[in-house]
Amino acid sequence: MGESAEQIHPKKAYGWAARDSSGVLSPFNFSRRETGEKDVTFKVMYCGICHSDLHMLKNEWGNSAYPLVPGHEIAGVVTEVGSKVEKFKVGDKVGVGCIVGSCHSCDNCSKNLENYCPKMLLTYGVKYYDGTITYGGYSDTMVADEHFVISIPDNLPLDAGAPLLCAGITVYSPMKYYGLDKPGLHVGVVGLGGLGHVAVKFAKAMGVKVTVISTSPNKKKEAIEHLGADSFLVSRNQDEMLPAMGTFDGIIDTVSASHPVLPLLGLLKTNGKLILVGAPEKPLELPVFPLLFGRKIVAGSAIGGMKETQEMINFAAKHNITADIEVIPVDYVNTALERLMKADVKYRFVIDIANTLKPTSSI
Ligand SMILES: NC(=O)c1ccc[n+]([C@@H]2O[C@H](COP(=O)([O-])OP(=O)(O)OC[C@H]3O[C@@H](n4cnc5c(N)ncnc54)[C@H](O)[C@@H]3O)[C@@H](O)[C@H]2O)c1
Ligand SMILES: [Zn+2]
Repeated sequence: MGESAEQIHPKKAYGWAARDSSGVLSPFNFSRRETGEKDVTFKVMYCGICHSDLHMLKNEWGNSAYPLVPGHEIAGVVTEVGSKVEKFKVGDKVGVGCIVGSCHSCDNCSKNLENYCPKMLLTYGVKYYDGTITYGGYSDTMVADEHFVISIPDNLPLDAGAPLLCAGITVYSPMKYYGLDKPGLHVGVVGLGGLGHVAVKFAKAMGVKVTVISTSPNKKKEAIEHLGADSFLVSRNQDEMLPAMGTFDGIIDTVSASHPVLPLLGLLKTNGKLILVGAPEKPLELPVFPLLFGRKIVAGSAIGGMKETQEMINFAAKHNITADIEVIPVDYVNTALERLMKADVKYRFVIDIANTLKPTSSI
């Protein structure tokens, strides 16, 4: 008989898990591995709630395994390091995002694109090398190979900095790769949620002119006055959309559900790029003619590699970019997920793990 998860992972841990695709979370006892030679173990202080957690909890992408402990915007303080760890010491502020493993030998890994490694391992809900399932940051502790641990600069708060580990890198990486980070360019942001609001902040810090494109006019005042967007378009309002046609160099689309892309393609200049980062459950309809006439590009992007994630965090610290957060106790998490489903959050829920997650006797 093989070893049980508790034998492989002798360290007791606790968190909140969903047991099925209802996605309802409740207390859960489990275990994590001992700190290996190259591992960093840390006390989780805060964990952001990404919309991907919601997709995964409800098995909307069809690959969820239960019990599922979500959370891939994990920030904390190092409690133990392995003997071969070089970059971290006890007491350091650190974070883990969406990835905890990759092969380190493929073409993608050699280019610091662990996020595109075919053997990339996600922070929760997948089988780790030792055969156990990975558990995310809605839990008291975290252990990860130092390669996948991000150093959080001193001036970046752990609570409002945590969402950058997924939301931040997911919008930063395509802006860099697709050349939308050049001062003076005009970039649109669609979907003003967790990803969208930090996209506005990063784009502004890069010197880009930013327009938020939204279905709801009631986000306008805040997008401009608070987040610093240059302008705002209500996508259903033709009087606003028509004059804006052909004026965007690129658009970052963070929408979490199916939506029409035709109006967005119309907004692009010739050679303009529509970058999809939202991950709707159902396919989008792609009209081809607007792409042909204007040589436009529709592309995608998934999080970022570890080197770029550290670069993004350092850039955020330098430019004082953090997420706008609503800090919640862990026992509010199910209500928070319901509110997230209705886009009722400005702009990211972050769970105060250290102060509110208590050990439990239930399993
Ligand atoms: N590509 C990646 O690597 C990556 C990383 C993180 C998240 N994601 C995905 O990005 C999406 C957004 O994540 P988030 O955490 O910012 O979510 P969020 O819920 O905070 O924001 C989503 C935004 O989309 C808007 N929206 C929802 N349905 C819409 C519709 N039909 N039409 C127009 N707008 C609509 C909401 O009002 C909200 O402002 C999710 O699908 C998530 O899974 C992708
Ligand atoms: Zn995420």
